[in-house]
Amino acid sequence: MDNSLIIALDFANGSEVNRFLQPFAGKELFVKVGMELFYQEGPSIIHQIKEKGHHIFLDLKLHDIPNTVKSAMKGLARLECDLVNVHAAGGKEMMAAALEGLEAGTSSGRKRPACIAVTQLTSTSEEQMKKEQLIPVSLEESVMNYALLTKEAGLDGVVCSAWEAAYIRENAGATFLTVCPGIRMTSDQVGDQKRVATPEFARNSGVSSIVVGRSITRSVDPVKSYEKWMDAWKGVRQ
Ligand SMILES: O=C(O)c1cc(=O)[nH]c(=O)n1[C@@H]1O[C@H](COP(=O)(O)O)[C@@H](O)[C@H]1O
Repeated sequence: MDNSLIIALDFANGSEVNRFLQPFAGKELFVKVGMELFYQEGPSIIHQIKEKGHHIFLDLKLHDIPNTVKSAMKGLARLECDLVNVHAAGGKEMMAAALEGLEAGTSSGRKRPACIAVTQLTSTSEEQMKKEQLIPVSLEESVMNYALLTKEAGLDGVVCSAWEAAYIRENAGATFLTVCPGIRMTSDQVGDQKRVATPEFARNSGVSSIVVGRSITRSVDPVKSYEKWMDAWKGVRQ
């Protein structure tokens, strides 16, 4: 899972996904299924994508009382995705419960899906965090606080912006995953994202994996665009 470029399949339905994936036939991709797609298509979309041989990050950002999250994760584990997530704001007890659920739902002999926690969404600015969430510390400190809670709960890593990844790596260790959305080429539209960074910056910051959505999925030639993104992301790693 390390060093992956994860494509966010933010599509309205399975037909749009099939249309997008068709030209990638024969390639092994790492894709993300989020709430837009999963709420429409349900578990069958996961089976369909797995049949095509792709790895899946099931991004449902669970955030509820520990018992509910535990039971939900038990069910989600049966879908045999590679990666799932929760909101760190749900607390340490909830995160530990998520892990328990995943372990309980993973069939014997199989590896449980990796589980990461969203710290501060990449669409949140420091100003907004202070004003709306009433968190008086810097955004970086808030993200670090969530990252350490996530680690203490036993999870595998966090979702954060590339700007916080190096600090997290330093404090939580190199094996703790930093999965970073909000990645843009300098020529791309930023849209609703606030904490954006280029793939080169992400790579140089030691980010584990990047998540790229609209820059690839809404481009005129998604395969060409994906290859351009892979070059930018892998560049100096090879
Ligand atoms: O958990 C996520 O994947 C996520 C967390 C976060 O803080 N920010 C964020 O953008 N995401 C997801 O990452 C993807 C980013 O898509 P683009 O902005 O189109 O590249 C979307 O599917 C978001 O749901």
